Amino acid sequence: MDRQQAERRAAELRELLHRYGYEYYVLDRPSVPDAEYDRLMQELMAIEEQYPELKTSDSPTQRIGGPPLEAFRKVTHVVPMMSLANAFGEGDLRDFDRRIRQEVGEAAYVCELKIDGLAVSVRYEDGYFVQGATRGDGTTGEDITENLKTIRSLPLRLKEPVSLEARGEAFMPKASFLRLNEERKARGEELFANPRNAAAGSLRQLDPKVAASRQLDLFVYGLANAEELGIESHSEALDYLQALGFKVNPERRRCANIDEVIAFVNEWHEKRPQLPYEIDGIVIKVDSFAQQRELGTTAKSPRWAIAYKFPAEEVVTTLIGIEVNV
Ligand SMILES: NC(=O)c1cc2c(=O)c3cc(F)ccc3oc2nc1N
Repeated sequence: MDRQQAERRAAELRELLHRYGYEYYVLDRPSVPDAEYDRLMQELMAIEEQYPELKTSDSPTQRIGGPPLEAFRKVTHVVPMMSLANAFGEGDLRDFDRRIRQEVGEAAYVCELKIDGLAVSVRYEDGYFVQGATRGDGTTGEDITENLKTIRSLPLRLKEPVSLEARGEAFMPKASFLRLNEERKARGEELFANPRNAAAGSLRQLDPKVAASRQLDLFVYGLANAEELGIESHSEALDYLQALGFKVNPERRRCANIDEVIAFVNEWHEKRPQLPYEIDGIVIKVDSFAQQRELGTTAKSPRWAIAYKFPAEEVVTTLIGIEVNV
């Protein structure tokens, strides 16, 4: 194959692999068998091997992970990554709602499952993924771009050529966590205590091939520059992120009042064990960005959101014959 044919075929393969990867990892509805995906990936890797200049920044071959880094660079968050204030009971939620209504009047909320993983920020320029970072201290995080590229549900290129910064939670599904601990137990290695630690440990590896082997996933839950894009509410922002190709948690619900919020909290406290990933509560956000602006933030938390934490149950989980009290 000459260079021109290689260039054309590489572009074709990228399109196919982007589409198949999106169907499989974001929609959870693959249209081709894994073997077909792997065959196309091998073909693209061979072309990039022969013509390295054909490797683009959004090439799906980066899902496999590049060479290990010496260290993580630091990243400054232009929009700080704050942390959520907590609520531990229905009373706290009603207090939150009362304060909101006193300050901005009637307010609709968006409820989301609180994914128990690692908060990350992902930045795109003209639709291409350019940088990803951990929360760090909220202002300065670690550049984990190469590791995040290995998360199959993170789009390397958006469906629109937009520049944005999205926030999300990287996590390890329960099944991946159990399999990883089985492998580590078989190798006599120390086990991870829970999926959150396993996800954080995987993303803090300097060798992206380790992250690539850990089957991590990512739900995106916010836009840092939503108002610049003319979006007026959080629910619109989530729909927009989904339309761009991000994986947004489907279990979100817009609630007209705090009673509906409390119903959502109780519903998911019951249904939590059925989820294929761990959650440690529910995040409640005022939906209107205008009201969010009015409410503002404290030094470390937004005043327009709160995290309801499920009570830590005394659960005895038998992990492959090991009694673990969490
Ligand atoms: N773990 C989560 O599933 C989750 C976490 C956060 C945050 O940490 C968070 C922090 C802020 F300062 C503002 C909004 C947020 O929204 C969030 N939404 C979520 N769904």
